[in-house]
Amino acid sequence: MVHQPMIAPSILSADFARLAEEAAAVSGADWLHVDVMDAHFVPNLTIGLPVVKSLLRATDIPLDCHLMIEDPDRWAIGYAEAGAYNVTVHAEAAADPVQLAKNLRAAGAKAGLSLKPGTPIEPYVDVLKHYDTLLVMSVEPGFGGQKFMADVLDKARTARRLVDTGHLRLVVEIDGGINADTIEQAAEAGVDCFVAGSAVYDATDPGQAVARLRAQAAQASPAR
Ligand SMILES: O=C(CO)[C@H](O)[C@H](O)COP(=O)(O)O
Ligand SMILES: [Fe+2]
Repeated sequence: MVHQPMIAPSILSADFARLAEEAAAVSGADWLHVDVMDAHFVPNLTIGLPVVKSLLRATDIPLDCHLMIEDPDRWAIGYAEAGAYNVTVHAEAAADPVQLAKNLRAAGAKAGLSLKPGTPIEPYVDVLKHYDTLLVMSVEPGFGGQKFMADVLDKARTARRLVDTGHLRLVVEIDGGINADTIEQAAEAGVDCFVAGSAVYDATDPGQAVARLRAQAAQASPAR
């Protein structure tokens, strides 16, 4: 069976003063990735719930909110209640990730768990049974435009195996440094969904960049 990869452009690399237009420029994308940073969990500050609420009114693309924040047990629920499609929290920041996933799902969102490059997957396998998405970070979270860390692909392969053998049921997503030079190795490792910020929004035609990345990933994805 031909696998249809998903592409999630990250608006971290978009023009924040023109977010509605920047979303429209990638109307063929599967998800729109929104990086929420609090200057505590990561050394950078971006946007929060008010901007996400505005974006929800401005686009029909499902929002994939990546919360790089402290105390997600308290703050993540607001994004789910607002209507974000997928709300991802960091395993390193969540106090009770199982309860948090239950709360996100009860509020109508998909629940995502993200692992920083140095965080192994093995201690989280049971926790991940409660999640719909695993976000494998392929850069240290905090900034766009960083170099892809190929070492994390072993983690993606492990996740793929756990899904293919029926131990987990989730979307394997990768975030950081994904571009025309790196997407194929991530696809070969079994990734389902590819976040791309600078590779999409630094392109002359962001919509075409999405289509090209998807075609490259489809070529390289193992049949499943
Ligand atoms: O979560 C992130 C950084 O913490 C971003 O989603 C990610 O870095 C996307 O940007 P790029 O594709 O340019 O690496
Ligand atoms: Fe992200």
